[in-house]
Amino acid sequence: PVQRIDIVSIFPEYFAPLGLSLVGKAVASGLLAVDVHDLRDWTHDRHRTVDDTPYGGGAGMVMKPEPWGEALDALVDPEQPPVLVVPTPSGVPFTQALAHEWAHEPRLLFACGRYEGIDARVMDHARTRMQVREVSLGDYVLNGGEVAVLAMVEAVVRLIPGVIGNPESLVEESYAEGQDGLLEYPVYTKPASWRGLEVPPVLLSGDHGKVDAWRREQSLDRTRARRPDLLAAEGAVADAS
Ligand SMILES: COC(=O)COc1cccc(COC(=O)c2cn[nH]c2)c1
Repeated sequence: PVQRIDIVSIFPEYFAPLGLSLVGKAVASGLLAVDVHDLRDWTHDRHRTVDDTPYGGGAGMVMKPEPWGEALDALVDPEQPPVLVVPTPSGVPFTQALAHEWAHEPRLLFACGRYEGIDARVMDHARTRMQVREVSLGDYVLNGGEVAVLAMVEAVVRLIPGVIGNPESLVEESYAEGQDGLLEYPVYTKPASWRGLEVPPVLLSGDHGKVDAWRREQSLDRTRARRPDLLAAEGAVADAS
């Protein structure tokens, strides 16, 4: 499983929350090391410059290759190269399957882009010495990769055996859904009546068969309403309802 995570950013303070909760506990227990680095540590000019204007023109700025190249030189152990993960709107979709895959990697290095992006040659050069994964968290644009890296680190670290007292194996779980690639059903707890709203009686019936049937129906209804794309993939399930 993952033993070491490195993060490179011009806003390292963004990652203070990692010291809390889940990831914090895992680090404290020695399960893994998480080190955050300031990209500007690999600049040499008085202004610690990390960006410049884009070749070919256009608005915005591009992150210079030199600081990134030197940061990777310093952080990548050729004996045990990390998977380099770069959040970007133009990446492949980040999925629970990818989170599982990365949870098995001994080392991960997350690169936080800003501005219009990182000079493309940085990833081209990185590919000569490590696996590079440009991934998207969704079809929207953030100002930088930091928030995306926080999300991905949480998604990966929670899968590491022993981190949240989870079973000692990276059991393959279907991502964020209930059964068969459908969305989770609605959940309830005490009190049975709250502000005039009742818990669905079937859930108080003690009839587990009925409860399971009700939950499946709820998952199907929700998936049809919110994620018809998942049903396309689960055609068989839809027919079986
Ligand atoms: C090669 O990679 C790069 O150059 C990355 O550069 C950037 C530039 C701006 C913002 C980001 C952060 O990612 C997202 O906005 C994002 C990811 N998922 N959905 C939105 C990254």
